[in-house]
This record gives sequence, structure tokens and C-alpha cells, in this order.
Amino acid sequence: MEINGDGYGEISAFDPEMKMDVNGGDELGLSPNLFLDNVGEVILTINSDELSWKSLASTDNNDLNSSSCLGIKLNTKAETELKISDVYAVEFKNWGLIHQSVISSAGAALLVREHGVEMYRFAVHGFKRSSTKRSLWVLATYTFGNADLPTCQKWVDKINSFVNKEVGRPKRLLVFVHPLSGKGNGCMTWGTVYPIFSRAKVKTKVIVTERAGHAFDVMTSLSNKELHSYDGVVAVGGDGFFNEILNGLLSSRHKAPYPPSPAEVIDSAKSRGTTSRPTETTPEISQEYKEQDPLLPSEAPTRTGSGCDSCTTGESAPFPLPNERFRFGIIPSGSTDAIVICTTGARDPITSALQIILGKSVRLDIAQVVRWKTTASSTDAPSVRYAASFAGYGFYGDVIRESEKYRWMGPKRYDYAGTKVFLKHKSYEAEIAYLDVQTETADTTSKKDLLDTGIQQLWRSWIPSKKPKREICRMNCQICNESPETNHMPTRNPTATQEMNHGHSGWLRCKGRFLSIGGAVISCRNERAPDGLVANAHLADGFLDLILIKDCPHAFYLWHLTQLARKGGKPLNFEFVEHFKTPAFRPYYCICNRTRYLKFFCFDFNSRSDVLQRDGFEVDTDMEASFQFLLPWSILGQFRGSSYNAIIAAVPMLWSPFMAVSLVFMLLYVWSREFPNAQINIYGVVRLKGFYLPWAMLALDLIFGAPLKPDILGIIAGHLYYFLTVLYPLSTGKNILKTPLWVHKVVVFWGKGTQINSPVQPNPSAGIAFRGRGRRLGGN
Ligand SMILES: Nc1ncnc2c1ncn2[C@@H]1O[C@H](COP(=O)(O)OP(=O)(O)OP(=O)(O)O)[C@@H](O)[C@H]1O
Repeated sequence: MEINGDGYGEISAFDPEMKMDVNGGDELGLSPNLFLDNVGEVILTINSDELSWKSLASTDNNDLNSSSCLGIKLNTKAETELKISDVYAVEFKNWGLIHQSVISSAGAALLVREHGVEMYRFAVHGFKRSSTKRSLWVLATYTFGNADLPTCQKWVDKINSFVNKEVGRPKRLLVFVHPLSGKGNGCMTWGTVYPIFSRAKVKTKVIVTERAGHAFDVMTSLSNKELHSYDGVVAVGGDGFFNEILNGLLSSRHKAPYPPSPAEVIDSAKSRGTTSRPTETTPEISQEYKEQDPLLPSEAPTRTGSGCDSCTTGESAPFPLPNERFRFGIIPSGSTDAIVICTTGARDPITSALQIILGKSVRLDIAQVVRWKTTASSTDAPSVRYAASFAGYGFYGDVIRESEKYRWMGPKRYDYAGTKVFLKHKSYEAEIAYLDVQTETADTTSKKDLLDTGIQQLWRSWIPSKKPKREICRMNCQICNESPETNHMPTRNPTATQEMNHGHSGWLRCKGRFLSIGGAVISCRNERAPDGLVANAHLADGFLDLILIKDCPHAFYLWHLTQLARKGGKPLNFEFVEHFKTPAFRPYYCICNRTRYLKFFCFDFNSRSDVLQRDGFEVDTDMEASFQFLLPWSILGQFRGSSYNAIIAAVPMLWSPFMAVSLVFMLLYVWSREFPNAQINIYGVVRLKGFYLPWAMLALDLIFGAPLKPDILGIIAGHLYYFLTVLYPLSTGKNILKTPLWVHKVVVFWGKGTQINSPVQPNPSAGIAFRGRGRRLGGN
């Protein structure tokens, strides 16, 4: 039953803006004496901020909350107030039972008796923060009753009049449900949260997708009129799905000039005499582009693409959001749900639904990814994508692409695909340009750190106080909170602005051979990577975190990934990992007044251009989707980013139950016995023979305070394996771990493996640690 205030002129005359308490017997005719379910008789009070009540029983007994019986404290502490901003619905419930808890002291036993009295009732729906996890919101309903029907109706009207004054709450939403998302629970997730939307009287138009790209197509084909009729779009699914929807909107409506194509940048650099080609495989930073800003609109040639008319004018038109309140929301139902974790802090559909309904929002940066394709007429054509969480090439992109082949496996596909890609260990030649920012506070693993010697790194690890502080992005992070929701100006938050005021030093280039190139817009925290891909990446600080992972041996890369999976791990503190905080175009690429627009620009792939042209530099679709963990309700999130979680999940060895560290140590040990005289260089500081490598690693873990048990287990396992496969057969002539003949036959049949006399030569730039013994299968 819906009650409106039409019949109660005296109530609508009340000015809800006045912080005046409404209580008993006043001129408004609202009796404050009500019964609260499971509590008893209360005096109810309301003002524009909160609804509060006081138990008459507690008045009688001085303090019900601290009552005791026979010396035993009774835990009767209960809520006594509810903020109006936390109320999402008020319902009249008609005649029914109100339970009254009465604590009886009769006799020696503690008795809690329940009395039920029938009366007219109304329910106030809000939420409580979970006592175990503050970011988790739990539904809370308070049912009040009174024998007088008009009293209940007037209270419902009164509370509603305050609730309706709350700003920013959506009235009509377009909801996309991905039925196969995650473990195939999309529809069930929506079924769980739908009653909350319904109770809050939020109208929803629900579209259950039938195929990949369905939501994208719907978004691009929506007429402006229809889009204007919604207050926002909600994705019930994973990060990839969210990104698909975001891209559907932005690709059809966002207008901004494209950056110059790779060819134009190179031509421009040549004309300035600044072009150089990478001549070595070791990445290096050069300042050759320092004096120019290749992405400035003034230098961008006019062109069309992605249905963007204004791109031809080079104008940076504001992004036309359908209306001021328009938001993007996400209700988690995917495999990793990184965006939700980064924004709400809880991977919980109910928390997300409540935040959407209550109009909570956070702001996010969005990265634009422009992929240049060479057309048949040899001209560069742009393909534009947007990402709110992560965009990557190399390992990350490969995992996502590979995992799509095994979607039928559900979330486990990431494990399988990740392991496959990890073992392939593909690396790419690349040259990357990024806009340098001179800042002292940008990051602990900035370029400055990377140039540090290993001794300095080790020294700093012993003196934590001297270490630059990492501002880890967590729930209610101070830096993220510095972007006030009410601030509609396209300025950076104060911290970011301060950093930007240090000024850019210009465009820098980094070239070499990389296992992975990624840009993170947010930290991409998730359940398997508690600190995220970049712990100090913040939601709307105006920076993109560029992460370059140079080619390195398997074991080191695995070590890096293991650090990602560990809370407090230091995945960026490796010599082969480079991390830069870079803004891109600040004023030129504002999507709207609420977000900033970033460019992640990669160009000039050199000698492997054949490969790169075929593969392209792009954000994998699913990848784009997975990174956004936005608060269910806010922002323009990223657009197709691969969930970092997915990456972590993709390598099962990273899961602690899999004992990843032990596996690394086992491999290291076996290798050290096979190549005892190989020269090893640790952090450019210590040179030692291969035989000592596992022990040196053990010592490092001791220094860094990492647990030693997994390392020692790995060494024991490695020794056992080495003993059984090498030492024992050598002394006795018996090989009890011999590979069965049928395995040899199968391998020969498949034609896998590199033969000793193969014309294919190993990659000279690849690490030598795990080349193996190179035995010819099936040979002598
Ligand atoms: N009905 C559908 N059938 C098949 N694929 C779909 C359908 N609807 C959407 N998709 C595609 O599935 C992709 C992945 O969806 P989603 O992100 O929800 O799941 P996930 O990959 O399990 O989760 P996560 O991205 O968090 O890892 C989306 O990018 C979308 O293009």
C-alpha cells in the first residue's frame, strides 16, 4: 500500500528543512508513542537528519542497554537512531504483530519472553555496517506500530517527506544482467537485489543479455531521448561486462581529438631530428621527446573515427552525459569483481545495491586507449577504447585472450589460461612514450628508484623510516577522498594538483623487450591481490600507473607475480619492473565535469612490427571489462580492462594453497645443481655462482622478513627430485623416476619440443636459467 501525503495538509505544511524535532502531541498531530518491533514502547523523534527513538522501558530502568541480572551483564544494546541519509524506503504494512521483548527478573533464571500485540505497522528500511567488516552493509528494517491508523500513516508521510529531500538518488535505471557472468549467477544476483530496488521505488528496465556485445549494441543504439529518461546504467556482472557497457556509451557519444598516429609522431620527431630507434634490448629511458608534446590537440591532425564528429575539428568538447545525476553502477557477479572491491571495499551485491539506491558515488579516472591500425590504403586508422581500471598488452592481454577460449570452465579458465601463457613466456619488443611528471611524492618505485643501485635498495629495506611512504589506496583513502563528490569542476584533487604543479618535464621514451606493458587507472585490488596491481594508484587522482615488465627469467617473473598475490608484497620493487605515474592530457580530455580523461599511448614498435601489427596494441575486450570495481553506483569506470584479479587468478601457482614460493625454490634448486658454475648477478650488487642462488634467495627472504618455511620446503623437494633423477641413478645405475616410454612416443607424435639438431635457434636475449638440458626426445 502506498501512502502519499495528500490527505494530510497539516503535515505537508511542515518545513522539513527546519531541524526541529517532531514529537508527541504537538501541533502536527503526530503521536510519538509507538511500539518498535522486538524492543517495546518507544518515543519516536524525527528531524531532517535522523530518526531516533528512546525506549520507555530504558527510561523506567534508567538504562536498558546496561541492565544486568544476577550480576550478569545483559547485552541489550540496540540501535536508537537512523540517519535519514541511510533510509532507503518507508512502507506502510497494515495490521499485524509487533513483538515486544521483556526482560523478566522473576525467579533465578534469566527469561526473555516475547509478547506479540497486534496493531497497525510501518517499516523503515535502512542498513547497518557489519560489525566484522565496516565496508559491508547489511539490510536493517525497523518496524513501528500503533493502534491508531492515522498515526502510522502520518509517520510514514513524515519520514518520506524527509527521505524525498535526499539528493542524488536515482528514480529510473537501465539494468543489464549478464546471466553467465562469473559462475553463471547473474540472474540470481539480480533476483537477490531486485526487492531492494522495488522497495525503494526505483523503476528499473532490465535487459538480460543474450550474447557478448549485446549490452554494447544496446548502449550505442539508445536514442538521446531514452537515455535522458534514465538516471543511470547498472551492470549486474563482472568487470568486463561493466566495461562493455561503459564503452557502449562512450564510444558512441564521447568526443575528443585523437592523439597523433605512430607514423605522425615519428615523422614529427624526424623533422625535429629527435627520432631514434632502439638499438639494444635493454629498456632505457630517453628524453628525446622532451621538448614536444605529441598528444597536444594543437598538433593532432584532424581525422574522423568512432563516430566522433568533433574529432575532425580537434576540439575537446565536453562529454554530454544524459543528465547531471547520470551514473554508472555495478553489482558484482563476475569472476573477480575488482572494480567493486576497489570502490565499495566489499564484494557484496547488497552493499552495491544499497549504495546505488542511496545515490552514493565515487569519481574515477578513465583512460582512453587508441589503437592505430594500418588500413589497406596504408593510412593509420584509430580504434578507440576506454578503460577505468586497467589496459594491458603482453602477458595480461594474452591471459585474457587465451582465457576467452575456455569460458565454459567458469572462473577456473583464468587458472588454466594463465598457466599456459606464463609457461610460454612470450616477450615483445616495444617503445613506449609517456608524459613525465616531476614529483617527489609520485611513487616509491619511480624512475628515480629504478636507477638506484641494488645496495641502496637493500639498504632502504633495512631502514623502513627512510623509505618513501606508499600511500596505499584503501577504502576511504585520504587521497581519493580529496576528490569531493560535490566538486564538479574538472580539476585534480589537491594532492594531484600539487603533484602536477611540479610540471611535466616532457615526453620520455622507454624501449626494450617486455613481458608485459600495462596501464592501471585504479589499484585493481581484489581478493587474490590484496594490495592490487599498483597499491598506490588512486581512484581519481588524474594519473595512470604505467607498469613495464622487462624480459626476465621465468623464476623472477613468477617471484614478481607471487609478490602481487601477497598482502604487503612489493611487486614493483624488482629491477626488471618499471613503474611510472603519468598523467596524460589534463584539460584537453575531460570527459565531463566529473572525470578526467587520460591517454595511454604506445607507439613505435620497432623490429617486431610485423608481430605487433598482427596482434595490435590493444586492450583485450575482457580485460577491459574486468578491471572496474566501481562502487556500484558511480562513475565512469574503466572500460574494458582486464581484471588484475583475473591475471592473478590465472596463475594458480600464485595461490597460497598451491605453494608458489616452494615451487620457485624447487626449480631454483634443481637449476642450481644443474648449472653450479653459472654466474649470477643479484640486483647488480652480488655476483655468485649458480650453485648458491637458492641459498642467496633464502637469505634475501630472511632479510625482507618473508616466511622461510615455503623456501625450505621447496629446497627439500628440489633436492629430493635431484637425488632421485641424477644422484641415485649415477651411483646405482637405476632410474626410478624414468619417464615412461609412452610419454616419449606421445611427445614425438605431437611433434613438440626442440630437437638438438633443430634449425630453430633459441632466443639469444632470453634468460638462460631454464633452457633445460636439451635432450633429444626419442634420440640416443
Ligand atoms: N549473454 C552473454 N553470453 C556470453 N557472453 C556475454 C553475455 N553477456 C555479456 N557477455 C560477455 O562476457 C564478458 C565477460 O563478462 P563478465 O565480466 O560479466 O564476466 P567474468 O569475465 O566472469 O567476470 P570478470 O570480468 O569479473 O572476471 C563481457 O565482456 C561480455 O562481453
